[in-house]
Amino acid sequence: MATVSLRTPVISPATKPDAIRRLSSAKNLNGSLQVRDIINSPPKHHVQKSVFQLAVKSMKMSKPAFSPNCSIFQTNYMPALKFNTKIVRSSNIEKQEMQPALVVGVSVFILKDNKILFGRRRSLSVGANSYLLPGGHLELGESYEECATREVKEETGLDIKDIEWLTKTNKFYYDETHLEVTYVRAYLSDPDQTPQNVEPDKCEGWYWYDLNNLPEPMFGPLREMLQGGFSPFPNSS
Ligand SMILES: Nc1nc2c([nH]c(=O)n2[C@H]2C[C@H](O)[C@@H](COP(=O)(O)OP(=O)(O)OP(=O)(O)O)O2)c(=O)[nH]1
Repeated sequence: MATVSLRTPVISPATKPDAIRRLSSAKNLNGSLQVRDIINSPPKHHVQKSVFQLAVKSMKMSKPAFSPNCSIFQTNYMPALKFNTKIVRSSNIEKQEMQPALVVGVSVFILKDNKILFGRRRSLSVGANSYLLPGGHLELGESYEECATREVKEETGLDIKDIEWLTKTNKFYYDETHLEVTYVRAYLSDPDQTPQNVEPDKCEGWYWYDLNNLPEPMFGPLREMLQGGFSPFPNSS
């Protein structure tokens, strides 16, 4: 088993013990890694992410290159690009300068009868403790439809069909994150399929909600849209 330290711009003393514990027991790392410490990097040009997701994803990508001799694992993470990660040796710690980047998200209104699927995020994630749609970040070379299909499957186990573009938001956040989110709608390929909570570390569970009885607290940008009169249902205007 290898022991590593993680370098990340987003760790706080309060969340560190929990992040180390979660990371060390992450099932998709198959017990191959023991996390010794998580170290702060300057919060410059980074994208706010849950430390847990950030580190697990980066490690998954870098695993083939992983060597037990590495004692510092540096992750400078840009979800839109996903290649700006590298392992450095403790004796020769290089610093990788981040460039500001446009981050592209895809969120999916899965519609069933007059209901929409929402899940409540656990803490440590974007939108912590609020209700969000299934979704995630566009990977390099992926279409919006491919991203929607992949993220929904990864998070809920559901297969979707008839994906249609609905709208897009474009926001620049105080931490210099430029986030563009594309919202699509889709339907279940098999109407009898039920959502599974595939990522229980990240989400409390997935449930259907009526448009007239939406769950609270809703993720801010989503609430703004829905309270502003936006409807994901066809022929609703
Ligand atoms: N999942 C989701 N993300 C949303 C919604 N509205 C919205 O602006 N976003 C933003 C927040 C994030 O910057 C981005 C998607 O992030 P995410 O937190 O779901 O990403 P993820 O970890 O599941 O996916 P990934 O990094 O594995 O690609 O889109 C929404 O309703 N659902």
